[in-house]
Amino acid sequence: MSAAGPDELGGDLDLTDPELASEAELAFEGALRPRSLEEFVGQSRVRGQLQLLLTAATLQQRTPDHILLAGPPGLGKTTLAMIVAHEGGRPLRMSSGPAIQHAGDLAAILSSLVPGEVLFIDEIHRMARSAEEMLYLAMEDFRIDIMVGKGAGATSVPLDLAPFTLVGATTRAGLLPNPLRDRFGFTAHLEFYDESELQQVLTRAAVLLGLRIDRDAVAEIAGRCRGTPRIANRLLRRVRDYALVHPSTGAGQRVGDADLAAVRAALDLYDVDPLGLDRLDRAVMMTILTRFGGGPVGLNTLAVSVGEEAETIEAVVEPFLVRIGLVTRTPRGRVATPTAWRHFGLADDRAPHASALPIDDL
Ligand SMILES: Nc1ncnc2c1ncn2[C@@H]1O[C@H](COP(=O)(O)OP(=O)(O)OP(=O)(O)O)[C@@H](O)[C@H]1O
Repeated sequence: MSAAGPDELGGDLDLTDPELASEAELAFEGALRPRSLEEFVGQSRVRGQLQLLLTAATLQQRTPDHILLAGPPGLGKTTLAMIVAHEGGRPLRMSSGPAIQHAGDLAAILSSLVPGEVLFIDEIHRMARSAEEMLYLAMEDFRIDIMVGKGAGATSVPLDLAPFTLVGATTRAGLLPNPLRDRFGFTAHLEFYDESELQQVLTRAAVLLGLRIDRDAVAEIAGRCRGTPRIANRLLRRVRDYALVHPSTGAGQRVGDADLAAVRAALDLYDVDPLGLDRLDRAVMMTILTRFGGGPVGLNTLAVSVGEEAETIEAVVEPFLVRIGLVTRTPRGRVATPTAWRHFGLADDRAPHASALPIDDL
């Protein structure tokens, strides 16, 4: 029997993949989601900016400006969109870029919005180009032009929309065309959380889950969750499983209480390393270090080498590796830092030909 008990996320699931979310996890996330800006931990600058924008809109009795939330997965973009709606007492409509593949898909959503509604479009950079163009006018004038007929006889019929607030979320702000980016009144760049913020996220989640956990155990999880609340909560859940299946016998401890030993055992079992690196992170690092002698190596070459989409490497893997100082981006490609060589216990025996490798895009 598995030492950590049944895992409703699936056996081969990567616990540190910030993009993954099963049905069970979505329900779990829903239960832990902060409902107000006050409850939302960290990102103090963004919180302050949002608070001002929402309060000003309330005072002026108008819909808040459109908001773009940019940053890696799992940092709270969906949560903030829900808070924008909740704080203003406005209904929320949720959609995503991949679900809007034709202008007609977007027209159907926009034309059915009620006054003041918040429209959340996740992964907005993946929306169809024709829909993007429709959105320009909708965001600016609360109006769209519907094309009726085809060819030379086609005419455009204007349709007025109810005033709404668009909240767009993207992991790739750079992919948004300028005309779309410019129509957002405010762009929030969400940053990875520091360890003290993650400890607050975890402590709050533990209280909501009814889990008693030691302070040093919380700190250990905070150090291994890639600066990402979604991963913090997920690891906490695995720790809870572990503590239940392997109760600690320490003085004063009840079955299910989690201590540092339980955290270490659970995270080691799930192959989460001390820096929080997951399998893909490690594959990317080992490719740069061993196959390309530490780099530089271009994004596409790297993606092909590890068998992953370049977009995933760029949006999910790389920001964290750069943030913790394992990789630097140079004009010639990605380069492993001395810290990376040390972390993986390798000697920097960089081959003289390494810098002559073909560099693709950057
Ligand atoms: N600031 C925060 N404070 C407390 N919990 C948070 C915070 N941000 C995120 N979380 C938790 O992390 C989970 C994931 O957050 P959310 O779904 O908002 O991320 P996201 O950025 O929208 O991710 P994706 O881009 O993958 O959709 C939430 O369910 C919530 O429980």
